[in-house]
Amino acid sequence: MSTITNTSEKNASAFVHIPVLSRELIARLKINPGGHYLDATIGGGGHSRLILETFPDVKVTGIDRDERAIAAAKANLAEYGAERLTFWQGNFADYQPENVRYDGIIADLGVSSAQLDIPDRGFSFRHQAPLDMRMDRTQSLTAADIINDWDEEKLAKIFYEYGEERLSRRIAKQIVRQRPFQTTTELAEAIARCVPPKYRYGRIHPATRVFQALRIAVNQELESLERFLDKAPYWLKIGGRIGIISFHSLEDRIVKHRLRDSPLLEVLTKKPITPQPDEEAQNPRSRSAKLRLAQRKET
Ligand SMILES: C[S@@+](CC[C@H](N)C(=O)[O-])C[C@H]1O[C@@H](n2cnc3c(N)ncnc32)[C@H](O)[C@@H]1O
Repeated sequence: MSTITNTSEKNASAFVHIPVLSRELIARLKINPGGHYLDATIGGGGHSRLILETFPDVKVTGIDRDERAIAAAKANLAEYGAERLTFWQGNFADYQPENVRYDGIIADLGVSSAQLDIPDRGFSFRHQAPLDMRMDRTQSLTAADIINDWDEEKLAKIFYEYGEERLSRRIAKQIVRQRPFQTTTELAEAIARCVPPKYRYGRIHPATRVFQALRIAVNQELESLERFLDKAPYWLKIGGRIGIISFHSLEDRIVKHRLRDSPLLEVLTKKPITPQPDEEAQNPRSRSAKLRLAQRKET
């Protein structure tokens, strides 16, 4: 995730980006100065900008499943022109490159701060909004469908597995008793009531884990990541590198295992790379970031 401050949705070029772990990512990708790179999660274009700016002959293809992110990246990176920068809108798990092998592939997983800050998206319990949470708004499943239609057991399962929420059963029971829910804030209040008062005002809001679980379920984030990592090594040139930044243990586990188990890859990071204290201080959202890299072998 990177910090992207959305000042106005109409003015995409006003997004401000602080890409996470960018020094480490760019250094460890060992960029080929004439190469072609795939940014599988272009977002507002923070990481891609650094690559395009630092290496004037490099080309980038940017993917995002969110049409607003693609619009923001197009506006923010317009100066690099279509010769150097192309886009593909969709789920990176469904991507299939045509007649190209990349010198490197990057992905910076999850949602951007811009998405969290767009009130109508419903990603955050801090804004009152419909329970939506779709990154790709052409998809039909929304968070409201899950909360209002799924049975108690299935809800408890995703809260536990995707949110690592210890009170998953109690919260699921309360939701089923109280539904239907229309908005993020109604749901967050119901969740907070399930939590013993002494935890209600802790460091993180009591709805944080359930909201993470819902977002992962709505966007099928873990399945998409698995499908992407199964295919991506085949899109690399020999010697090309792949770097993935993840933000929670479920994603990191998938990245670690998929990179390690791919017959085409040699892992370059035994332990994940994490942000330096100066980055953490400047950008608190970078704190949970982990970067893993691997290189395409000669096979
Ligand atoms: C953390 S942001 C990336 C920010 C970007 N690196 C930057 O510096 O501006 C993650 C982006 O990935 C997109 N995304 C997440 N999962 C995706 C998927 N399965 N396929 C395509 N895009 C995805 C989100 O819509 C979001 O815009």
